[in-house]
Amino acid sequence: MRLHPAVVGHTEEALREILRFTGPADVILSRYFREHPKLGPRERGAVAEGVYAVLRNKLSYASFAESGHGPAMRRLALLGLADVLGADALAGLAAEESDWLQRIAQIDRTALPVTLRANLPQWLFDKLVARDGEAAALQLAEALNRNAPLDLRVNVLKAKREDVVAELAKAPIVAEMTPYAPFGLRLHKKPALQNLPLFKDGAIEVQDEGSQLLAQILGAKRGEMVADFCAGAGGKTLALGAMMRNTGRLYAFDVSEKRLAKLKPRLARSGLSNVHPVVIAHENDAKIKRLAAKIDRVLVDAPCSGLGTLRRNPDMKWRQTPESIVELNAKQTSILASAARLVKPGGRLVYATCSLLDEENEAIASGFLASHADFTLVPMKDVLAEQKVALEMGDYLKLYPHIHQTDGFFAAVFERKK
Ligand SMILES: C[S@@+](CC[C@H](N)C(=O)[O-])C[C@H]1O[C@@H](n2cnc3c(N)ncnc32)[C@H](O)[C@@H]1O
Repeated sequence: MRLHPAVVGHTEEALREILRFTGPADVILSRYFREHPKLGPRERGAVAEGVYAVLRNKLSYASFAESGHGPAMRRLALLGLADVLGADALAGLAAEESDWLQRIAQIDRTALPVTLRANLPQWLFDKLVARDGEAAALQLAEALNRNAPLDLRVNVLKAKREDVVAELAKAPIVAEMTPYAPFGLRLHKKPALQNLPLFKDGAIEVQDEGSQLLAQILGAKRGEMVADFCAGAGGKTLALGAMMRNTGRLYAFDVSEKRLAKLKPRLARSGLSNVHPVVIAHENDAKIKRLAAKIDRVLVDAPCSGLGTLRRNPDMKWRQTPESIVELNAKQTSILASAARLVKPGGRLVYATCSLLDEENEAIASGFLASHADFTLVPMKDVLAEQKVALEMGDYLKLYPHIHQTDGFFAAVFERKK
């Protein structure tokens, strides 16, 4: 069925705002939809898909849009919509626009210059090529430009993974077990989950398999004192609380009251009562100092460039710059140093990011070790063996979409000497 002709115009208008990169694309798009309440769900879905296609493929589309007719932003909108929905679904096009789209469809995209195929900003692609070589960098870039599957985590307090698979099948939703995370499920389609009893009762949460693994490697146990230092809306907090079987004490710190507030309804669904959300002013807040050397396990899911999550947030690649990475590095070093003070002798500290860059990952981890003689690195292969996770790693956890089908993640585990 063809889409309403207004979809192209709305995609063009939304892009005009989003491509100014004054804020996150999802926030600007939600605002756009609030300002245009007459757009139906199908049209909204189409506009969103068109916008995200443009964000993913901005460089190659800009080169295609050098030909064509009408405003440049309309050409980008047409390219995005035609790619994800098919040119036949678009209504209200001028004859020359349809002809142009047909000509574009005949381009062999595998023959484009690598930078256009990668669709990454030059500084970022150059960094990845320098580290991984051109072929591997391109594979990574292409995987980052695809849609992510929908992963769920089963809340072990409420259900078993096999039972959830059977329950979802009745919906009918096909789910398979994730290969590495012990409580994960992967869906190939993206059904609405909010109204399923499984979701409302807290038996499932949406969480990428890689994110589940970051919580897993902290190894939190029953009865322990645990801190999630950068808890945000609590994706990992919820996984940690369930690993602790709702015992012990789990602090969820964050500087953002707004993000922590989003944890509340998720906590209510989850059935967890061992979580204590605490808003802090900064990483050296007095509330942190009071807990010095008292915590068994501390997770630092640090603020980062988010470049590992481009499958979901493709605008991040255009919003980050080499300068923003340097600023993040200072923050990451400072947060990790402060969080380390919480750790008991013999306790563990995990530094994690959803970044792909060495500067935010290995460099922060090795800088920490160099300045903290009382901590040692626990090789990731040992941690994964302890947790019975079937992944081959060296010293660090490094997950990639083209290899592990997860978002890009990094983690290092440290132990405080006794
Ligand atoms: C990667 S996000 C956390 C995502 C979250 N752990 C999850 O799994 O959903 C990083 C978080 O760090 C928080 N943050 C930024 N600066 C901080 C600081 N100085 N101390 C603690 N948290 C901070 C941000 O507000 C953000 O929520």
